[in-house]
Amino acid sequence: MVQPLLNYKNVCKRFAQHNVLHNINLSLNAGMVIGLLGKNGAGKTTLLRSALGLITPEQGEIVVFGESSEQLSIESKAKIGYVAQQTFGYEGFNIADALALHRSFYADWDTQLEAKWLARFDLLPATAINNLSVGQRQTLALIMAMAYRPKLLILDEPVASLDPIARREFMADLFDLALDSGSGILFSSHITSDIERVASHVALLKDTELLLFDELDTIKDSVRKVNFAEQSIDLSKFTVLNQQANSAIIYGYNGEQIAGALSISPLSLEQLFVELHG
Ligand SMILES: Nc1ncnc2c1ncn2[C@@H]1O[C@H](COP(=O)(O)OP(=O)(O)OP(=O)(O)O)[C@@H](O)[C@H]1O
Repeated sequence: MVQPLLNYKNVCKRFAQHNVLHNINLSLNAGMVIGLLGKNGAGKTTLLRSALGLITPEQGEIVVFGESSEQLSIESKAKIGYVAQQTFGYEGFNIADALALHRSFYADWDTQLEAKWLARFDLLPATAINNLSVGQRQTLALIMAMAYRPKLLILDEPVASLDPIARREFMADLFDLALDSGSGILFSSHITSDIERVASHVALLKDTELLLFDELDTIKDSVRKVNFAEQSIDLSKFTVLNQQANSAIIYGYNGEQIAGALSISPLSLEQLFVELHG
C-alpha cells in the first residue's frame, strides 16, 4: 500500500472550551492537490498548522512522511514547503539577500526555477522587502516555498492577495509541480474557482467536521440539489449533506430517478458551499 505523505487520523482540537476540529480523517498522497474549503473560523489554519507540529491535537495523530507531526526529523522538515496566511520576515533585506539566506537551508534549491519565477512576476532582486506590496510579498513567499521542490506543500490561502493573472500562473505551476515531482499539496482557499481549476480533491470543513472529502470530479458528479414538494421523500440511499423543508443537498447520486423529486440539479463548488452554509 502507498504510504500517504500526510495522514490525519481521528484528529480533534479545541481551544479552551471551543471545539475547532472533531474527528478529522484525511490522507494526502503523492500527486494529489487537495483544496481545503471552509467558512472564516472553520479551522483551516488550525488543520494546516497541526501538520507542521505547530499545534498539538488533543486526540488523534498526524503522520507526515511516516513520522509524528510532533516529532518531525530535520530531513522531513526539509521536504515540507509552507506558506502561512500572513507572511513574512526578512524586513531590512532586499529580495536577492533574502533568497540567498533562504536558499542556504536547502540542498535541492532550483535556481533556474527561482530565476524564472522572479522574472515572470516582475520581482527585481535589488528591491527592498519593505517596499514590496502585499501581493508581491506573497509571491516571494510562494517562490521560497516552492523552489526547493518540496514533497509536501502546505499553503494557507496562498494566492488571496494575487491578481487573477498571477493567481492563474501560480496555480498552474502548483499543479505541474505536484504531478512532475510526485509532491502532494494541501491548500486552503476561499476562491472556489481556483480550487475547481487545480485541485484533484476537495476537503470541506463545516461545524468542526470534515463534511466532504473526495475527488473533485466525484463531487461534481455525485452531489445534487433535490427540490421536492413533500417532506416524505425517501433520500435514505444517499448521504444527505443538508436538508431544508423542500430541498436537500445529497451526495452519492448516480443518475437514478428519485420518486417525488421536482428537480435534481448539479451544483458548482461555489453553489455547494453557499447551499451548505445557507
Ligand atoms: N491560538 C488560538 N487560541 C484560541 N482560539 C484560537 C486559536 N487559533 C484559532 N482559534 C480559533 O479557532 C477557530 C478556527 O480558527 P482558524 O484560524 O483555524 O480558522 P480558519 O478556517 O483558518 O479561518 P479563516 O478562513 O478566517 O482564516 C476560530 O474560532 C479561532 O478563533
